[in-house]
Amino acid sequence: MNYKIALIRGDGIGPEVVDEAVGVLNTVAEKFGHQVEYVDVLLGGCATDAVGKSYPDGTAERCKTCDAVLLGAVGGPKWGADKPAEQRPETALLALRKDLGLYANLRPASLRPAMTDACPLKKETADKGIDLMMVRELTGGIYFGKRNKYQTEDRGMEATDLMAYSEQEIERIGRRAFELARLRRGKVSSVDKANVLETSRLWRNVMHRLAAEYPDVQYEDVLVDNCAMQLVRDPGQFDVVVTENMFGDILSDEASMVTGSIGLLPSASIGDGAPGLYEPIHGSAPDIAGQDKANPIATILSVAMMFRYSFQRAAEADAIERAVDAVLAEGWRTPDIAKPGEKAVGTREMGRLIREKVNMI
Ligand SMILES: NC(=O)c1ccc[n+]([C@@H]2O[C@H](COP(=O)([O-])OP(=O)(O)OC[C@H]3O[C@@H](n4cnc5c(N)ncnc54)[C@H](O)[C@@H]3O)[C@@H](O)[C@H]2O)c1
Ligand SMILES: CC(C)[C@H](C(=O)O)[C@@H](O)C(=O)O
Ligand SMILES: [Mg+2]
Repeated sequence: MNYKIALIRGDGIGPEVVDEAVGVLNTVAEKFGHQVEYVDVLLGGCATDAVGKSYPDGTAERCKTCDAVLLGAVGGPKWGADKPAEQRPETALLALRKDLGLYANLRPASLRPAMTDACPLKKETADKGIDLMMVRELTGGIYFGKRNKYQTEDRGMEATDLMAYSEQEIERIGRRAFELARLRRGKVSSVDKANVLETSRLWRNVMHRLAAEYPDVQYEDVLVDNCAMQLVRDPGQFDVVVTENMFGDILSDEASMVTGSIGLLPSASIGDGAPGLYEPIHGSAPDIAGQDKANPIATILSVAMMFRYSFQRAAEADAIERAVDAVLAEGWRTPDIAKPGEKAVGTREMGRLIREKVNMI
């Protein structure tokens, strides 16, 4: 097959982890006889520096000419909250997701077989295994609601962010979750704050309607604060966790740490048409950028998700996942997953080891 892939390297560790993921992608493509063409797309702080805005004109259109998008990470203190919105990298990422219609963000959090010792939870909890799929609504809610900031008469400045959801937005993400549960262990946990928020009460009503349509899927409501606690108490209880945008953003970072490191967890953002966007769940990690310390596995596993969800190529995805597991099983660790005093390898060496394994499997 021929694949055309948009590459958004981004900022901080973004280019470092994307380089290793592209190396693995090329190795897999060669092994399975695919041709890959790359289109570089500028987005984020690097775009602000180059052209004055983080989301240059025509970015989404360029991505739409491709079969999938691979993104490293964007952001950094240089383009912080004090900058105008059009210069901030995060504005660009949200706009791209919206313009590509990527409403479903799949964030699998699984404790890889060789990583049980990196799980910070009790041994019996780690031994039970962790394999959950967080399904985060990605183009609605408070990250996209109207914002406002104004002077009050007696309380200084005031700011507001609107959280809004329509039934249609909730239903389409809910269906994704139920369909995924059918392919997994058949359980959906819907996370909301229905004891306080009107958006959550609407969310819960729609989810209950869907649950009646999927009687073969076990369904439960979980309040978000309880979910945050359950994720560290007993993450093995979860299969598919579906939730709104902000809760999913926060809970997926939390879920990553119970599997060892945020440097391990990939994601797929998909809509109803091509292209899907694949990116690690972590950010640009300015504290370790340019030091060959970043773990490239989250981005490499995002390539596996690209093969699985955009190209329907399970064999290629399996090859990448097996190569990652084999390298971890041999004890190779980047600094984020190394035990204190244990020798770690750098970003580039981890990428090389995984490419080598892809060729051997
Ligand atoms: N999708 C994205 O592009 C994305 C996601 C999250 C945050 N961000 C942005 O990234 C910037 C930094 O955010 P932050 O520091 O809060 O979160 P972060 O995820 O960048 O980093 C949090 C911590 O995790 C570590 N870490 C992250 N990825 C790692 C990896 N691959 N290997 C080893 N360690 C890793 C970092 O060193 C840091 O200590 C901000 O501008 C934020 O908006 C972007
Ligand atoms: C950078 C930010 C806009 C982004 C988000 O909140 O979606 C990030 O935290 C993520 O998890 O991908
Ligand atoms: Mg996040």
